[in-house]
Amino acid sequence: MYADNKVRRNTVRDITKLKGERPVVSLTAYTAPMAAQLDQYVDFLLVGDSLAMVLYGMESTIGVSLDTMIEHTKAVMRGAQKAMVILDMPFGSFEQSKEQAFENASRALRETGCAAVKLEGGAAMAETIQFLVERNVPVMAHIGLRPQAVHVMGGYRTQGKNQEERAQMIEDAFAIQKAGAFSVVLEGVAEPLAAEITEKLDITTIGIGASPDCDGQILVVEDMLGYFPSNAKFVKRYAEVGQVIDQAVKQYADDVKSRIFPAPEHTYHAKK
Ligand SMILES: Nc1nc(=O)c2c([nH]1)NC[C@@H]1CN(c3ccc(C(=O)N[C@@H](CCC(=O)O)C(=O)O)cc3)CN21
Ligand SMILES: CC(C)C(=O)C(=O)O
Ligand SMILES: [Mg+2]
Repeated sequence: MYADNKVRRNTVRDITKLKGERPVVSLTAYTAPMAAQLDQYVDFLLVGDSLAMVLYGMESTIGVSLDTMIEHTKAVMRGAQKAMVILDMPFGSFEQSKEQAFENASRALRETGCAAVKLEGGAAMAETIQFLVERNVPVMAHIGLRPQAVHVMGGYRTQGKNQEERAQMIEDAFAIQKAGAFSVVLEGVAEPLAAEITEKLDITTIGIGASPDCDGQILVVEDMLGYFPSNAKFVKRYAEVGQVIDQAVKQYADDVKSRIFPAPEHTYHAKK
């Protein structure tokens, strides 16, 4: 507002305008330094509840609290200047009622300064989505493979493989759009369903394991950097950061044991 040198942050409008223009680029981020590093390359950053597994070593995303999501979103907002930032509403923070969802989503926007929330669910969450959007909370929905439904699904299973699942997903997609969501994540969706949904919807589809035919793509950044042991087929490992860290730490351990580190240039000296 005051400084001339402040970078303008992407808005929901900037993201939705891209449909039909060029694919939307996005990644997850949980921390300030990672957000700062990704900022120049992405349109938006998602503070995903996947941080439960990636950062905290939990078995699923079920155990992460809204308080934790808010602290990480604050960190990402400090690190990124240009990317729009979206907070992923955690399990239990929005499903009970539309009032509960507004209470928690409005708190997320108020306390972090982020521009939108994401929540898992299709037609079953349409009323909630409409309630939030009417009250000025922009919503990204998330259908297909919904990790918060892991105990109902009995694992992480690709969706849209049979006609019943396909019909349900198309119904979900239209319900979300009608409710006013500006975008929807399609996760773990077998071809060619995401192409059909992307073509039929006016809102922006963001794919993860949902084919190249979506309006944009997202990945968990630690997965594509080779810093989380994911076996999911949709992950392309663009780097092997885990191996880089392993080599560095092994060298450090060897250097300490052999007194090569610290060298004179790492050592303080008293005046002569
Ligand atoms: N680091 C990380 N990356 C993610 O993408 C991610 C998380 N964590 N945590 C929450 C969920 C869990 N996710 C997952 C986890 C595993 C598979 C997986 O192994 N899928 C099988 C499909 C098997 C089937 O279709 O039956 C695969 O082979 O890809 C998929 C999504 C996506 N989300
Ligand atoms: C992978 C994305 C879509 C997500 O929901 C997460 O990181 O939690
Ligand atoms: Mg998530």
